[in-house]
Amino acid sequence: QKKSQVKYNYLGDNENKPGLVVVKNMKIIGLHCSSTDLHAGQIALIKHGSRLKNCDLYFSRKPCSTCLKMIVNAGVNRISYWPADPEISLQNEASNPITTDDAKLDAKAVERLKSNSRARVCVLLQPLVCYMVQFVEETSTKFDFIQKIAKSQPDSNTDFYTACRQERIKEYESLFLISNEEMHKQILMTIGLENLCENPYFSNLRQNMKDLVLVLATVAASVPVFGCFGFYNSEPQRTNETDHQGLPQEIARHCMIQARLLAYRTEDHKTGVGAIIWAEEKSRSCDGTGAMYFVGCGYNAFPVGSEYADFPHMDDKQKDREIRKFRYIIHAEQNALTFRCREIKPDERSMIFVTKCPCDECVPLIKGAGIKQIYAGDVDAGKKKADISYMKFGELEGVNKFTVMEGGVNELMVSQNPMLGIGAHGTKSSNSIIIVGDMLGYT
Ligand SMILES: O=c1ccn([C@H]2C[C@H](O)[C@@H](COP(=O)(O)OP(=O)(O)OP(=O)(O)O)O2)c(=O)[nH]1
Repeated sequence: QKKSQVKYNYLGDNENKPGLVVVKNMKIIGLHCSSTDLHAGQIALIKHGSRLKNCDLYFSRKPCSTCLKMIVNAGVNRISYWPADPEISLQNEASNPITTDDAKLDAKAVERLKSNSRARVCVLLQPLVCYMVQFVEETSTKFDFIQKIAKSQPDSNTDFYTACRQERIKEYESLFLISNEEMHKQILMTIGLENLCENPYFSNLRQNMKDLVLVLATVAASVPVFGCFGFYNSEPQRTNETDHQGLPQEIARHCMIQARLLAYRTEDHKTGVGAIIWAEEKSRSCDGTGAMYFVGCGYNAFPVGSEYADFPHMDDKQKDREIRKFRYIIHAEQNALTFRCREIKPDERSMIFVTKCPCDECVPLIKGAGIKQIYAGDVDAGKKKADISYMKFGELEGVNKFTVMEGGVNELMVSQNPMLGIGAHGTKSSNSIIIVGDMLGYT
């Protein structure tokens, strides 16, 4: 957080960095966060221009009037935001009354823009489904990152995971929750959410916010910082060529967390897989994500528009081959490629992050699409199975492969690119994407 305070100094003491997800026709077309010069809303305007028309925007902080007037003007459909401290902070009232006056004036202007605009400006936060927190907790420890560390540290059980989770929870709570109830109430009143200030609505709101922060911290903890474990190239690196250079570990980890979040949206009741594609522009742009720009994301699901019982859900243990799922399910990588919002350019370093080892159906697709790097979990790697096999990934040449390994000091990747990543979610819109942009901001 200290680092982010330095990074976002331009915002002044009274402003908080926002994250933003842009969704068009239920598909994510942009992931943005503030840069040193611009707010996320301004960046989205520069990037998408009039393509923002009819888009849904998910802000991790209620946007300031400067951003709101432009995005309302562009004709967006809905602006949803996380109901805590807004972009122009209202939190440090006592310490700086002058800036707080400005913040209050800005909140008023935002309300006026809201009431006079066609766009819907709202809070979409809902309670999480029952047992969601427990489910995420259980499945997180099964991720191969945790499993690999646990194997190499047989005595530690998963203590390191618990410690990492606690750390993340603390970090995220301080970023996204307002610990003082009275202050939270005051802020809600000032930003036009008086309706949420009475109990039981107020306590429910706080609980829902807390639960969501807990879920995201838990998912993030499944890709922990531990010793020299990280994403390393399985083949000897030619470090002088940028295409072969890996991302700094913290960014690779960050993008893998995004892929892990996507995996929870799966339509396969047995195995969730998430994939996200980022690329690096040759020239550094204005974006808060540095040279990195979002290309596409997806998770494994049945063809778009199908209903629950349209296709078989059985795996290869089912004797009757006709009612197995594999001929119907669209893989995470396939959805990410299909619904990408940008072209994959041959002269740019493009990279896909997948939570599972890419299968024999997906490996040629990824290579054929011109993606330069694959960051992957290694569940099933090298396995020959009845339906979907995982043999081709190991043999794949011409694409750099980074998997979870314990790296030596000499192998640590030292790319200097100050790239930032922000959170993503599924091709469906979701309440939780409101905060993911900021939550997973590279702090
Ligand atoms: O590169 C890949 C490989 C698989 N999948 C999806 C397809 C399927 O929905 C799920 C699991 O596939 P698989 O058939 O390998 O495993 P399973 O049937 O769920 O379980 P088991 O490992 O017991 O065979 O992962 C992807 O999205 N991308």
